[in-house]
Amino acid sequence: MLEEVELWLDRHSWSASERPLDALRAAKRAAGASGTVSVVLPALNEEATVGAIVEAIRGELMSGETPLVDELVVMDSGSSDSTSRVAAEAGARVVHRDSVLPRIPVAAGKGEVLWRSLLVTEGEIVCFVDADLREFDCRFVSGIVGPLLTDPGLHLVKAMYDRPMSGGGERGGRVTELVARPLLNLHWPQLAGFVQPLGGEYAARRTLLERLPFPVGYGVELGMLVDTLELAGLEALAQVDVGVRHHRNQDGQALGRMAATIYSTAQRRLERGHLVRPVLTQFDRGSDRLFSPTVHEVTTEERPPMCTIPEYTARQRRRAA
Ligand SMILES: O=c1ccn([C@@H]2O[C@H](COP(=O)(O)OP(=O)(O)O)[C@@H](O)[C@H]2O)c(=O)[nH]1
Ligand SMILES: O=C(O)[C@@H](COP(=O)(O)O)O[C@H]1O[C@H](CO)[C@@H](O)[C@H](O)[C@H]1O
Repeated sequence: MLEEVELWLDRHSWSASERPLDALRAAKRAAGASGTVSVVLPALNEEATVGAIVEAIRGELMSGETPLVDELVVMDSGSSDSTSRVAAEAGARVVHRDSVLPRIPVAAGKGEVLWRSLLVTEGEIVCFVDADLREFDCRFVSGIVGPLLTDPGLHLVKAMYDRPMSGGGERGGRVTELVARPLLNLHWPQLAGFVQPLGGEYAARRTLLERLPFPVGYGVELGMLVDTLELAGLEALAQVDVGVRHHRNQDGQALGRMAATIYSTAQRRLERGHLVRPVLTQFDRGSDRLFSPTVHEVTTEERPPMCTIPEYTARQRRRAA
């Protein structure tokens, strides 16, 4: 491990318990306008879990004398279930991806809704939380928002946690262990200290996020880490231990498609534009018991930094006026 990373682990890797909520509320009061916080939940068919997460955040972090969270938005990513209704009934503001920046046709994917969320949120700190979490604990939010309230030099903070698989057995984070961690260690060893580089819970300053490209699919986490390293340096990054994360585990073939997208996101950054062929062929046994191929497009589309979008810069000028 690079000595730089060893030092980073000493100084930029903490436990959430090291910053109690009262201290964070005091820091938020002191931060004023620069400490406004928006929480965004990207949600595709998460009716089973989104309501509890929204209720927990509203109950614990959006009430009292100094709420840590100012705004809670669920970005509906094209759900076919009752995600929007459940989230709204729990008290979230729900925004459908189609309603944001309609002049740019919507692409499918998690990164797409995270990118569009920047245009419909106000916080100077934006905190992303997956909507498929079970046994959600508000430390997932306060733990990663906290350092951004107390450490001006930080720009992106990721949660780290244990990730037991539902049903026991192997540990979760399969694409992390098989694809992302090897890629980062080989090509971006400064990022080797991240325990959960693909984790879906992270908070960042808007002034950073608006300058980053967003891979529209599952490459968004890896792309954001690599691009932030290049744009702001390792000292702008940190991670906080928030305990244990339980979430829905997708099947192996879904993770194969995720891995292909993440690999193509890395490839693009390794060679800026020279992509491998973004197609993935997988195999299942057909009714004839013979293996049959299914070809999947590997999403490589990326959105430009939001600060290059006229609607966004116009809105920012209006907010500043
Ligand atoms: O096209 C998509 C795919 C995923 N998600 C959301 O992004 C989060 C993480 O996705 P997922 O759980 O599928 O990834 P995993 O955690 O299994 O890697 C969840 O809240 C999903 O609902 C989304 O908003 N749009
Ligand atoms: O970390 C991983 O390997 C994947 C899959 O996790 P599991 O093997 O289902 O626990 O989950 C993450 O990866 C996605 C791509 O970056 C993120 O969008 C998810 O939020 C995150 O859960």
